[in-house]
Formats: sequence, C-alpha cells, structure tokens
Amino acid sequence: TYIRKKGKIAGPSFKMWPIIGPFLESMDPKFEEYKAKWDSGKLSCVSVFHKFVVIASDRDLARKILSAPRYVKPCVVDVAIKILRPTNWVFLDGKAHVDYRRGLNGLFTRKALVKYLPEQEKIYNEYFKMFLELSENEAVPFMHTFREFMCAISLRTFCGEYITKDQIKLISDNYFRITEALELVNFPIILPFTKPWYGRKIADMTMDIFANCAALSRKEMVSGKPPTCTLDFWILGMLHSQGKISDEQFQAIDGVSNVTIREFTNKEISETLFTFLFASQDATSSATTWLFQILADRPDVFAKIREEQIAVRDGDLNKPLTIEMVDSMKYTHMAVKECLRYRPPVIMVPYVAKQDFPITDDYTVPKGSMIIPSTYPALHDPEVYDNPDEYIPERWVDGSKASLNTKNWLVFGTGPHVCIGQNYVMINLVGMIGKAVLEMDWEHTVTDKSEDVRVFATIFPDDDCILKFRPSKLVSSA
Ligand code: HEM
Repeated sequence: TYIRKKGKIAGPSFKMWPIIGPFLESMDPKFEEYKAKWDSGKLSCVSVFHKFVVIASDRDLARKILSAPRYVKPCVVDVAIKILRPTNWVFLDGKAHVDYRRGLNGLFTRKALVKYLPEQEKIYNEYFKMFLELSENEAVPFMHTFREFMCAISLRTFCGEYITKDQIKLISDNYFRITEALELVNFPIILPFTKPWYGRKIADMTMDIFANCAALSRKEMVSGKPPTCTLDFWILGMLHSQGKISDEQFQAIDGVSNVTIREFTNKEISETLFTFLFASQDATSSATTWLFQILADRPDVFAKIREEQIAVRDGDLNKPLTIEMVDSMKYTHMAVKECLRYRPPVIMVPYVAKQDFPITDDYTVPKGSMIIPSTYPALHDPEVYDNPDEYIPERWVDGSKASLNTKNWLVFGTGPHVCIGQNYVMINLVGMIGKAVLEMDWEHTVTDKSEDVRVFATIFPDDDCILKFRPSKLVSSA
C-alpha cells in the first residue's frame, strides 16, 4: 500500500520498519530531519503506522493546500478530540467553520485590541520584574519562564480581571502538559498517568475556569461596565444580537464591532477561548524566546530599537503603551517580523485529505492521507530573502523585495484557516519587546546548542535560552 501511495514523489522506497514505520523518530522529531525531508523534493512522503503522510516544501504547493478547503481540512491528532472536546469549533469544516469564525472576528478588530493593551502592559511589568529577580545572581534558562509569561498575557487578554492571579499561575505552570498531550505522535488512547491523561486534566480545569469567568463577565456587562477583555466583547456582542442592548447603547460602547452572534453557553465560550490559548501559547512563546535571544546577540539591532523606543515616548519613558505608539515603532516592527521569518514558530501545518487531491499534474494525494504544507522553506527562499539564514530586520523596509513578495509570508498560514490572532500577535510582540528593550539590558550565555533548533510543537533554542537581565540605566535614572 505504501509503495502504491508513494507513486513518484520523494520518500523511502520501502518501509524499513514494517507497519510502524519511523515511529520512534517521530516521537522525538529533529529539525535537521525535517530539513532533509524538505530538501528531498517539493513533495515527499513518509508512513507511520497506518498514516501515510505527504509533505509539501514548495511555497506554491503549500499555498495550494492551505487554500483548498474542498480537498483538505486541518488535521488534528486523535487525542485532540478528547482534549478539546468533540463540540469544539475547531472541528467544524466548510461553511459551518466560515460562519462560526465570522462571529469571532469582532474579538480581534483593532478597536478591540486597543482595549486589551492596558491589561497586557500590567503583565509585562510583573514579568519584567520577575526576569530581573530570577537572574539577579546568575544567568538562567528562560524558555519556561517565557512560556509562563505568554500564558499569563493570553489569560489576561481573554479573561481580564475575572481570572485570578492564582488561576493564572496554576494554568501557566501546567500548560506544557497540554502541549505534550497534543504532540503529533502520541498514544491515541487516554490511559491513566500518560501524557494525554495529564493533558486532559489540565484542559478540563482550564475550561472550567474560563466558563466561570464567562459567567462573571455576563454579570458585569449587563450592569454596564466598559469592556476590557475578549470575554467582555463576546458577551456584549451576544447581548446586542439578542436585543438586550439597543443599537444606540451598543454603538456608544468604545471598541465593539457590529457582528451578529448567536447565543453561546458559558461552556461553548470556554471551549473556544481554550482554542485561542492553545493556538497562541506555543507559537508566541517560541517567538518571544527567539526574540530575547537574538536581541542579546545583536547589540546593533538592540540599540536601534532602544533609540526608537525613546523617540516614540516623547521624553516620558513611563508613558503607558498606546496603539498609536505601537504603530509608530517601525524599526521594532521590522525586528519582530524578521524574527518570525528567520525562526518561524509554526514550521508546518498538518492537514488531512478529505478526498483524493490532484495536487500536481502527475501526483494525487490519496484520500485519508495527512498532508503537511511547510512554511519554513518559503520563509527561507533565497530568491525573495537575500542571505535567508541571516537575521536582517532592514530587509523589511517599505518597498523592499521581501515586503513586496507577500506570497512567501506564510508565518500565519493562508486561506480559510489563516491565523485569527495575527494582528494581536504583532501588537503584543512589538509593544512587549520594545518596552523590554527600554527597561532592561540582558546578556545571553551562548552555548554550542544555542543555535540548534528543538521542535516542541513549535521551535526553541536547544539550550532553553540562558539569559541574565539587569535594569537599564535609562529607566532607573528616568
Ligand atoms: C507568533 C504567534 C502565532 C503564529 C506564528 C501563529 C500561526 C498560525 C498558523 C500557521 C495557523 C494555521 C493557519 C492555516 O491553517 O492556514 C494559525 C491558526 C490559528 N491561530 Fe495562530 N499563530 C500565532 C498566534 C495566535 C494567537 C495569539 C491566537 C489567538 C488569539 C491565534 C489563534 C489562531 C486560531 C484560532 C487559528 C485557527 C483558525 C481557524 O482554523 O480558522 N494564533 N496560527
């Protein structure tokens, strides 16, 4: 069966380990192995257990897959249905998916994102203080702290003040168990004390907390409190579409968008917020870890960001972040964008073929196969990005080859499932790293693993990013 499905595309000519295939390799995926696969051909394949997997490395083929909802849908690992619950919107396909997603757009408009900034800035302040304390005496690995940091930002953005500090701590301390449970290759049955078992426990606990926050938000929104978090905007949209808030009252609320949303239960809302956390957590943690590492290694870029950060604050270094300030951080924006290109958090997006998919003139992906468009090769394409393996923020100046070639920008995917959080990501990362550069200096302890890429859902430096922070003289003296 394997040889028939493989046809002419690149891949092992037979299964070295009959039935299971390279299962053990998939348990501990190596970045270099993925690279070798991409280099082996525009389309290549591998077979693990009963799953036939086709990998697309070419930009146009990747785009074709991501924009072909007739043939493909996102592939979720078997255990995801148990962890995210079968009623979750992420399992919707076609029109049902498009309609549901339309109802969520109002949560990520610019008007709404503006309202999330103050809560996010409080978390930046809290965690920057922690970075200084943690590394006061010596440089320490920061990857796990960055994961907690990003988790705390997401939770405050989604749940505002309804979620307590203890709940944030509980979820951020344990979130990695969910990532582990949802690794591409994991045991499909939930047996006690296995990774999926722990993952489900933490997911259930998190969704219960979200449902409780939704109940609190309902009370506050009915009583007329201004919205500050994703939940508030969602509840207000519902109250409006149910006629419980008049058009006039609704239009007068700062930040809301006119989208008609049906009634959602607290349980449904909790499941959707959980998908936001799930989609955000690993990717933003990866981006943050690389950003801090790269900026320590590149004092030239660090200095330019700092100069810009001072300039946008008009002499008041303690000025609270506003969206206008973030908009004017042009160089910081280029530095973040380049980090996302150079070390794209999501290197591949697994899909599944719903029917035979004639992807090229001479190859049809068989129905039921996993089909994985890769983002990394397009983002390291030397025709679009000169010296693609170098970190060069200046390549993103307006009108440059990189900025005009938008087809290669696959960091957030494309097509009907393109990342719903991408504007939020940019505002959060630009605002956060700009403030960090203004308020702190940090040094990176370079090891021989610092540039090795470890794949843990997304990608991280293999030595967990060893840093030492100290307050910047600038702000302490300001
Ligand atoms: C650096 C950070 C992030 C990166 C690199 C990233 C990347 C991606 C990618 C590649 C996809 C798949 C797109 C496709 O299939 O074409 C995706 C989907 C998605 N992302 Fe993000 N993402 C990030 C952060 C976030 C955040 C912060 C949120 C939530 C607020 C979010 C919410 C989602 C959702 C809900 C989907 C699925 C959309 C759908 O199926 O319709 N992501 N993201």
